[in-house]
Formats: sequence, C-alpha cells, structure tokens
Amino acid sequence: MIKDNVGKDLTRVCLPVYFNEPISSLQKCFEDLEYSYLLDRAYEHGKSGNGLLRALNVAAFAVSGYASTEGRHCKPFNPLLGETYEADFPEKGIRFFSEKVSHHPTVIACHCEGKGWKFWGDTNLRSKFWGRSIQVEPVGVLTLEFDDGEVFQWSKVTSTIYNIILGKLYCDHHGVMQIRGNRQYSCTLKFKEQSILERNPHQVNGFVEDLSGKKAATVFGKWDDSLYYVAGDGVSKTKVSDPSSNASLLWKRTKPPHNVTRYNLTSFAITLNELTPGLQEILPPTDSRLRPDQRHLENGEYEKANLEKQRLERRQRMSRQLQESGWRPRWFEKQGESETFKYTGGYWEARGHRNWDDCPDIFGEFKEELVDSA
Ligand SMILES: CC(C)CCC[C@@H](C)[C@H]1CC[C@H]2[C@@H]3CC=C4C[C@@H](O)CC[C@]4(C)[C@H]3CC[C@]12C
Repeated sequence: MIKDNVGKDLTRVCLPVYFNEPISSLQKCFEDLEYSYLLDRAYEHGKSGNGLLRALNVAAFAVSGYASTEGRHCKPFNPLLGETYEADFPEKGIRFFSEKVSHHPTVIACHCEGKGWKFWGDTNLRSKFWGRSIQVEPVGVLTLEFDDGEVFQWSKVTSTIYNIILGKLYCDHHGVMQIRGNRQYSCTLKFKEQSILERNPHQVNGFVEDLSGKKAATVFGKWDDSLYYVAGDGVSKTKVSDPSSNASLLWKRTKPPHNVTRYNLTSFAITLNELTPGLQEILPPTDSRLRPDQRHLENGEYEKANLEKQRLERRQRMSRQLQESGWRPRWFEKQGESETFKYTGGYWEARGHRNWDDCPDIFGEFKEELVDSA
C-alpha cells in the first residue's frame, strides 16, 4: 500500500475505508467554526469601539480551529466533485455551506454567515506523503468580513502528520500566521514546531500591532487548549507566558466527550454527519450525509462501506474528463485565476423550495434507506 502511494498527493491516496473517519473534508472544514462565538464577540467589541479586542478574538478564532485535530488519526473522506455540505445551526446563529469545486487539484470552497460577520475561503491542500510523515500545506486565503466593513484575512499554517508507519500517529501545526486587518489592527501568530524533547508542545505565541507597528497586545497559549492575552507592548517575555500573571483568557477548548469513539471526534464533530428524518427530506442529493460509503462506515458496516467506496472511486476517475470538458461548480465561482472561489448565493433559497433539479446525482444507484431506524 505504501509503495503504491509514496510521493502522491494526500487527497489522492487510496486507502481501505478502515483508515477513514466518518466525516468528509467538507464537514471537516466546518469543524473550524466550532468556536464561532468568538466572531460574534469580535463583532460586538468592534461595534462598541474596541478594535483591539475584536482583533484578539479573531486571532483566538483562527487558533481555535486547530483544537479538534488533536488525537485524530483517521483520514476524512475525499468528497466527490460537486459534493456539498450544509450546516444550519440557528442556536449558534450560523449557516455554513461548502462544495468540492475542483478535483484536479482538490479544492474545497466554503461560506459561512453569522451574527454580524461573513467568513469564506477555499483550500487546496498541497501535501506530500514521503513514507514516514506527511506534510500538508494549505494554499488559499480565508476572509472574515464584519458587517461594518472591517476585514481580516489569513492563511493556515503548515501541518505535519508524524509516524505514518511506526509509533503513535499524531499531527502538529507549525509556521507563522499573519492575520491582516484593513483598519487599525493586524496580528502575527507563531505556531512553534514541536521538537522531540519538547515538554510543552502545541505552543502559539504572537502579538497584535496597530498601523504604526506598535504592539498593542501579546497573545500566548496552545492550539489544543487555550489562548490568553496581555494588553500593552509585551513587557518581559517570561512574565507574559505565565498564565498566572495578569493575562486574560480569550478562548478555552471544550472538554472532549466522556465516551470517545475510535475516531476521537469532538462532541461537536460527532453531530456533523447526523441524518435526522426531517433533514433527509430537504437535503440536496449531493450532501455528504447521503454518501453511502461514509454512512456505512458510521454504522460500522466495513464491508459494505469498502464496496461502495471502490464503486465511487471508480466513478470519480471520470471527473478529470468532466472538469476538462468545462464542468462548473454549482454554488461557487471565481473571477480570476488567482482569486478565491466565492459563493454565488441561492442555496438556502433552493432548499426552501426543495428545488434540486439541477443538482447532479453524484452518488448514483444507492437506494437503501439511510436513516437509522433506531
Ligand atoms: C494516512 C492516514 C491513514 C493517516 C493520516 C490521518 C490524519 C491524521 C490526517 C489526514 C488528513 C489530515 C488533515 C488534512 C488537512 C488539514 C488542514 C490543515 O489546515 C490543518 C490540519 C488538517 C485538518 C489535517 C489534520 C490531520 C489529518 C486529519
């Protein structure tokens, strides 16, 4: 298996379903929004004139998206071309939508609307599998726009997955994240690379600076745990990295569920593939929740899952031709080659009318009842 896949792009590595988690990359993308309340807070702070606290909460949000990667060791499903995922969370005040917009290279685009903000972006994971470790470089810009016009943009840092063959598999994130704002504040965050002797892994350190380049606050914490800040220009480093000092908490990770599954999903992630009867009737035929192999895996039916996965992978090989002969994403569009895919609108309206006539039947043939009778 390894021999067949060395040097390949991670998204295109074909593995038996046993290595998968019952979540697609489209759904995984939504995991980054688990702590969306930080953006609601950021909006409120900015509205009441505190631009610094807005920038700090945006920084906390950008870090919080990594928390759910801790302890994970399974590969998400690579969605089919044109596959979509929606998440309607009225209790969080957010609506999220994503689509796989390109197969060669693999690109996923997403769009999310919250209370006072919009968040969108696309990612093309440039990854290489070299046998012992995999390095993932997300290419693409994430944009956060507040309703009052303030915009922040950043890109995700490099991730490395270690011990692919021997030892305990784990991932780490490292590099510098530059969160650029269009008004007064910008933020720089450094994700420290873990060394073998590291006693304090997963560290993130950084600062918020104003237009003149003056440090307005220092931030520190761990991407799998929490983030703190100290206002002002940082004083001495030792003092600042001690949470018992005068630091204030920006974000704290939710505790993992009591009865973890073999996938180590967070309580939030566990809900993302749920197919409630009411939902099944309104989803488009392209939604990840309707993907048969993923559903079988979630139900623990490995053999059925594997057969379906092979069938869908065979079908998917034709998607290169499809794309070359002018296939276009249904819900996203990009202006120029270097631009980000932008949501063209209309998904939630179509859902209101259950009008999915022009959605392709990407999963084909599968007719079995998907909802658990239990
Ligand atoms: C080869 C197989 C069996 C093992 C690897 C499985 C796990 C650990 C890998 C597969 C795909 C990986 C993800 C791919 C892309 C991203 C986006 C990046 O911005 C953060 C890390 C994150 C979210 C990775 C986390 C680790 C990951 C989930």
